[in-house]
Amino acid sequence: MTLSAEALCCQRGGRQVFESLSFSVASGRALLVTGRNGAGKSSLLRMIAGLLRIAGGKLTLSGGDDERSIGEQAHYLGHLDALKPALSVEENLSFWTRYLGGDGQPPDALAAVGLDSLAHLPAAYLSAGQKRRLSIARLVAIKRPLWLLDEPTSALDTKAQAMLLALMQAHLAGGGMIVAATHLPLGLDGATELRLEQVP
Ligand SMILES: Nc1ncnc2c1ncn2[C@@H]1O[C@H](COP(=O)(O)OP(=O)(O)OP(=O)(O)O)[C@@H](O)[C@H]1O
Repeated sequence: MTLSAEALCCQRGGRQVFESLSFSVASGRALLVTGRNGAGKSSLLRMIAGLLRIAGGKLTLSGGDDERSIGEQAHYLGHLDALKPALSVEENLSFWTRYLGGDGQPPDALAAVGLDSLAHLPAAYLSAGQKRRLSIARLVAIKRPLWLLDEPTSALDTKAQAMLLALMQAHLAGGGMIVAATHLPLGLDGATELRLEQVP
């Protein structure tokens, strides 16, 4: 499976953010998107996820499921944790699992992110790092080949960063792909860097 971008162009609020962007990511590989604040890293991830209109060029996912869009074959983990504060940790994960097409009963996902002991706590009471870990749990609960991760380590302590690294490595070892926007090294050996330069 390969994700390819050809001469991709991004506009926000009528302004050109980047243009002529081409890259490809194959199964088992990670692409780290770097660049200054405002260079368009989050915008690129949102385009791949199908949440932002492509202003020019094209994106293709070859070897995937032709019946589904790229976004439907991807997990998108944005800046915000997208949790319902009144629902418990377990209920939030069940909601996401059903929303993403699962049966609402993810077996080991909470344990994988170290939140099984907090399963019944309302998400409103979680710390910032715990909220991030709960968001990461949906990557484990539902299998999708492409992970789109926007600053995935934000708010994570050292132990949780190592947990995320192990999950990413397992995903790549299983033939998955990762596109991550980050200002910090994620520890993924062999990842390719794509540096976005701001259009002046
Ligand atoms: N809804 C919007 N309307 C207009 N401009 C926007 C909108 N969203 C983002 N932008 C602009 O698009 C540009 C790219 O933003 P984006 O969030 O993709 O950058 P980024 O590289 O992820 O930045 P950071 O490192 O700060 O997270 C910025 O100049 C931003 O101000």
